[in-house]
Amino acid sequence: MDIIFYHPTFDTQYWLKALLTALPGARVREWKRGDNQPADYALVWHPPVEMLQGRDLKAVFALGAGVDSILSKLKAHPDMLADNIPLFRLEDTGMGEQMQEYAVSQVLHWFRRFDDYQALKQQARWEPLTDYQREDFTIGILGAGVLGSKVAEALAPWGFPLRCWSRTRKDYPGITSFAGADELSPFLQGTRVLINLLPNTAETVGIINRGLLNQLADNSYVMNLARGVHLVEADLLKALESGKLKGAMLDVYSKEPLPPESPLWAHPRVAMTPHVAAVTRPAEAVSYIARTITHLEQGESVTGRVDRQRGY
Ligand SMILES: NC(=O)C1=CN([C@@H]2O[C@H](COP(=O)(O)OP(=O)(O)OC[C@H]3O[C@@H](n4cnc5c(N)ncnc54)[C@H](O)[C@@H]3O)[C@@H](O)[C@H]2O)C=CC1
Ligand SMILES: O=C(O)C(=O)CO
Repeated sequence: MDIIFYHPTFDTQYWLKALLTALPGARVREWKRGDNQPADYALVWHPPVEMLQGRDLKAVFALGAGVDSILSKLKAHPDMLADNIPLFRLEDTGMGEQMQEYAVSQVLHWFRRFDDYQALKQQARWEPLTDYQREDFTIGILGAGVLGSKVAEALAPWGFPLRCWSRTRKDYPGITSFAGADELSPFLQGTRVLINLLPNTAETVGIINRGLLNQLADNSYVMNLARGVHLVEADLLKALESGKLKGAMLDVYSKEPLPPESPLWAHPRVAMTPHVAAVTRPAEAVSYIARTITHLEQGESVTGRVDRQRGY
């Protein structure tokens, strides 16, 4: 079995070695321009079109959870990957735990008013504030898939009212499930902390806009952990100014790296991280990919296949 690997920034040598260890007998190589030799599987992130074009592969593995960039490249170059070649993405592989850490720590930061205390500290003001009540702190998670459900699971023991919104209804203990476009408004009404973990598709791009933000409770918070294109940044800034929103925690941006002139940098109530909410953990990813390849080779069922029509 031949495996080709391409990632613009990862430590390729580590991956090649780890894949060889996990799949003894496989031949694994870094793909370089001009390499047209046959391969069975391709492991990629932001691959050049020529790497995949015309290849008769058994499967392609995206080295991340979101496949929006590869699907948009496929739209521009439909011959890059034949329709019958399955595309897989990473399911969790340690990202769930990272999203849990991120979301829980930020929710508690807001709930315990550390944002307010930080602002008071900068003015040298000693001023105990009124506690927030859990019942006024409903958390709504947009997207209840692999990562959204993990985040919900980690928040559940803290006792906040929890709800999620997804395409189809979920049955997660202690979490109110809203499904489909018709239930987006009821989901938003009363939500105090909105956490976005949707995939980037034609249906979700720009979803966090003025109309959506206006339906949240007053003094709400937004955490965008999915993709920058979900959020209309100008509408977020306006909602912060109007008082509709109290704060935002952003990991992803309309343009990455975020340009220095973006007003988000200087905004006192916008906290930011540079697209690090959950990164690919090599050892866990290799073991998921090796397991999936082994199952595929044995004709067994696997999970993680992207539905290219649906867009995620
Ligand atoms: N900031 C970061 O570091 C990272 C961001 N991500 C982002 O997180 C996203 C989510 O990842 P997973 O949970 O693994 O995806 P998933 O595919 O398991 O879950 C997606 C969820 O969104 C829902 N959904 C999709 N379209 C919808 C629509 N039109 N209306 C209502 N619900 C809809 C689905 O029903 C599902 O519940 C990824 O696509 C990626 O963009 C992923 C990893 C790291
Ligand atoms: O895996 C993904 O989709 C990411 O965004 C990694 O940071």
